[in-house]
Amino acid sequence: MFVKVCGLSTPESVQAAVESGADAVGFVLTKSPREVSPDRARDLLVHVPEGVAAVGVFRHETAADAVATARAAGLEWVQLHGSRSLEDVKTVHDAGMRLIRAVTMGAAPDEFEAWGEELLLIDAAVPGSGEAWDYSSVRNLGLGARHWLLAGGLTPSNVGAAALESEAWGVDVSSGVESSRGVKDLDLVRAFVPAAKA
Ligand SMILES: O=C(O)c1ccccc1NCC(=O)[C@H](O)[C@H](O)COP(=O)(O)O
Repeated sequence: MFVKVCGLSTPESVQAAVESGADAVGFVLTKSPREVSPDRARDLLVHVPEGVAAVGVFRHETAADAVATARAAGLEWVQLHGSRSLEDVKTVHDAGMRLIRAVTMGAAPDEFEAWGEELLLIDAAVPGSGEAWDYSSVRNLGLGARHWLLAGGLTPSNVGAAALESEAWGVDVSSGVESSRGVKDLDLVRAFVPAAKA
C-alpha cells in the first residue's frame, strides 16, 4: 500500500511522516491554509530521504507554472488538481518531472483513462476538505492494476476499510491527520501510515 501524507509544512510533520513509512509527502504550493512557499518547501526537502517522493500540489495553476514553481522548490513530482488535458501531462514529462493527476468521482469518464501520468488520484469534490465519499464506487471504474491513490476524508480509523472497499492501490491524507485545518497532529500522522499499510 503506497501512502502519501499531504499538506506538510513543518520539519516535525515531515519527519513524522517519513519515519512512519510514508512513500510520499506533499507540499501545497497553491492557495490553501496549508500553502507553503517554494523556499519553505525546499527547506523541508532536507528532511525527505531518498526513495520518498516529494510532491508539489497545485490546483488552478497552468501545468507550465506548476512545473516552474516545483522546480524552484527542488521537487521532482507535481500533483495537478482541476481540469486537465493530455497536453498538461506532456508539459510535466517534458520538464523531466513525474505527475499525480487528481480527479474527482464526478469527472467525465475519459478523465479516468490512463493519460500517461505516474499516479492517478481520486479525491473528494473539494481537495483537502476532509470530505468522505462512497469509496466503494471506485470499483465500478475498472481501474484494474492501475497505480492510483484514494483520497478525501481518510483518517487512521477509516483508512483500512476504505482501502479494502475501494481496492485502492494507495492512499493520500491531509485533513484526517490534523488537529485543526493546516495543523498536522503528529500522533495522527504516526497512526495513519501503519493503519493504511496494515
Ligand atoms: O490541501 C489543500 O488545501 C489543497 C488545496 C488545493 C489543492 C489540493 C489540496 N490538497 C490536496 C491534498 O491534500 C490531498 O490530495 C487530498 O485532497 C487530501 O484530502 P483530505 O485528506 O480530505 O484533506
